[in-house]
Amino acid sequence: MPSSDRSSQHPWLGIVADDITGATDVAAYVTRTGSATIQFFGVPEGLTSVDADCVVVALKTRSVPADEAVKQSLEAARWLERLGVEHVYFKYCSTFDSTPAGNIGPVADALAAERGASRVVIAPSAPENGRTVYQSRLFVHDQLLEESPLKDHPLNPMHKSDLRVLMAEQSATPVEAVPLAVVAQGADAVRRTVGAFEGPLVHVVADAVSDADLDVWAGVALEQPLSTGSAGLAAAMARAHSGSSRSDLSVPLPSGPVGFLSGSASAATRGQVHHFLERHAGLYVDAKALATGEQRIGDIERYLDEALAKADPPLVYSTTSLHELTAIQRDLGPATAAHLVETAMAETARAMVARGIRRVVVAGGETSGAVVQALGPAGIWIGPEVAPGVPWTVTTDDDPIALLLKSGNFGTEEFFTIAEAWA
Ligand SMILES: Nc1ncnc2c1ncn2[C@@H]1O[C@H](COP(=O)(O)OP(=O)(O)O)[C@@H](O)[C@H]1O
Ligand SMILES: O=C(O)[C@@H](O)C(=O)COP(=O)(O)O
Repeated sequence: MPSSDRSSQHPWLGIVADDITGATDVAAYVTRTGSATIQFFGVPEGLTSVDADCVVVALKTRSVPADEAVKQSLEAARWLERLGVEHVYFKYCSTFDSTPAGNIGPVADALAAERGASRVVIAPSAPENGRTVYQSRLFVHDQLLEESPLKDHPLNPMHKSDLRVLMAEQSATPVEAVPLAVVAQGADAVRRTVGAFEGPLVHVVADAVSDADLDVWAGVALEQPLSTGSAGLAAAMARAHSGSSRSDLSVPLPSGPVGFLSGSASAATRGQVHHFLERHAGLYVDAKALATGEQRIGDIERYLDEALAKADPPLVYSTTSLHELTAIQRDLGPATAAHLVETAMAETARAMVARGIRRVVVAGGETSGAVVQALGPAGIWIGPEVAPGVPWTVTTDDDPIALLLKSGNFGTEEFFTIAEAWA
């Protein structure tokens, strides 16, 4: 574990992430570059030093009111500053999940003021996951953001793709752009273009369609005390910064049975659950039955006992067709339905751990939030990736548990099967 290789260094990179699976995504990308990375859920009160190269604070601020997102993000940034980080990175979704009210613009502005930044790079590009920015337009694979499945997102449907327009809706700060043709000429050309922008504070939209483009941006971004984007630019900055001085970055996973929880409503997860159910028996969490008391945690516990007795990996899931989900949400209301399911998932996670499960796989950002809250780890070390942006993590507690927190959209159909077979 990285913690065994102690040195007196303090972390150079501090990341404020606006959701939990987004945080493990960026943490994975940075870890890949050879940087020891630790992630906390919220600000760990009382902790005054951390032995890692990069510290990630995972918040749940993507869809809360903008003033609350600003408050929590500032608290996280100030704590990271007290740890001595040189650079603060604001991580948001590579599909720019936000609304005209925020929260990307307001948080970027507040952090810029806190850090004394004058040019704030806006870089959602994550080429490995098919997110690229060209002529300031964000693409998801071969589709403009506004034509991609994100146009139907339940919380923040994305109906525009031009990042200058999206930022201008959320922030009064002037916004400028650096086109790919300039990026292709290298960091000095980008520096000259950015240097010509006028005003004390400017948001700078970064065209980038490859990791090489992000490497150009990293050189420029690191000259400021703050930058923003998805996992792509953070990884490029970590590549640009000198590597870890730690000799051992391995994060061994505790052994023991693996348990699966899926509360994700994303298309990718539907395929993964289906693939798993062709091989093993799962238990469907039925929000309507939870509401009437026809399904209780006792039923889930019985299923867990039966599966473990047969040495079969348990899967407790609410993932269902869009048609069924819409019907449930119509009957119960989306918030009540989600609360019932998330409570059941949290209780199931506790029941799994109480039964000796030491590897817990969770699909869905909100679901991961509920599970992490229930298990209450102090922090997690970032280990090997099962899919791009989805790393195994190990809690920093005395009796460690491995958590695999998967963003709904990430991973191939075999994701659960690969995780199950992980050595
Ligand atoms: N069958 C279901 N009935 C009601 N709510 C559900 C159901 N399945 C998922 N949900 C809710 O939908 C939300 C899914 O969000 P999340 O966990 O972030 O995954 P994703 O973003 O991949 O869909 C959660 O709040 C979850 O509790
Ligand atoms: O940047 C990304 O795409 C991800 O890290 C991310 O933030 C995904 O969000 P969820 O789909 O809500 O997990």
